[in-house]
Amino acid sequence: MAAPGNLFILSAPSGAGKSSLISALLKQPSERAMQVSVSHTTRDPRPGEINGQHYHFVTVEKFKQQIEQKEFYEYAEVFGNYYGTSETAIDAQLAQGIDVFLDIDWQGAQQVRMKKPDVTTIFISPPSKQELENRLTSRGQDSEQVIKERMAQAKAECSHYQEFDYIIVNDDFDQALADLTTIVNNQRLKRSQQVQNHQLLFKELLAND
Ligand SMILES: Nc1ncnc2c1ncn2[C@@H]1O[C@H](COP(=O)(O)OP(=O)(O)OP(=O)(O)O)[C@@H](O)[C@H]1O
Ligand SMILES: Nc1nc2c(ncn2[C@@H]2O[C@H](COP(=O)(O)O)[C@@H](O)[C@H]2O)c(=O)[nH]1
Repeated sequence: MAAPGNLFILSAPSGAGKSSLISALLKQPSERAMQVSVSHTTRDPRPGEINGQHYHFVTVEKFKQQIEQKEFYEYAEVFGNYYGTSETAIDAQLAQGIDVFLDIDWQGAQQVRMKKPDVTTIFISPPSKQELENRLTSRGQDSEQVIKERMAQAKAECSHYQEFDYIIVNDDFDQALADLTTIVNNQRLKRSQQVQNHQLLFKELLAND
């Protein structure tokens, strides 16, 4: 039986480039299937965002019901809205051997670490505060007020960088993508994974002739 999928978390201040990096990674050829988790959120969709693809957009009432029914692997309040990861969706993907990527904040990362200590956690850092602000502005999807709030929150997110297994500074995008690919491949090459993926090989190598 093949090994279950690996779980990866990418956290960063808003605008550092998590979604861009995950989206580029998923377009690369890979020997294992990879999927990004689609979170539930109570925030309004941005122009061009599609329900079920970028997020599952739900009301606060529905989200609170889902919390009560323990549907979330983790959830948090970020920038005044709720965001959460569905437990059943993640479990099903991992059981199928799919590598799953969570684009979540530091609060969610802490909750997942408690439940799944073998999760690989990656902090994506912007190259500077100024560049972070430039990216939020040039993305063109948030008002000046929202960008101000996100810049104010960036320090809180960055203050948790030491809790992560890896740090990628997303300055040159291609280099950051190469770094992310290296981390994913490292995880796949761990002994525990390789032994499960190559059971027949090791049986043959150790068999008496
Ligand atoms: N290395 C880079 N150099 C220049 N621009 C970048 C780089 N990486 C990402 N960007 C741009 O920065 C903007 C923010 O990126 P992205 O939306 O991926 O950030 P995010 O961390 O996922 O944000 P959020 O947490 O708000 O979802 C986008 O316009 C993206 O194209
Ligand atoms: N704890 C969680 N955080 C999440 C989840 N989905 C997204 N996020 C984080 O929220 C902010 C803002 O996202 P945006 O799409 O409104 O720009 C960002 O830091 C995401 O990482 C989640 O399911 N749980």
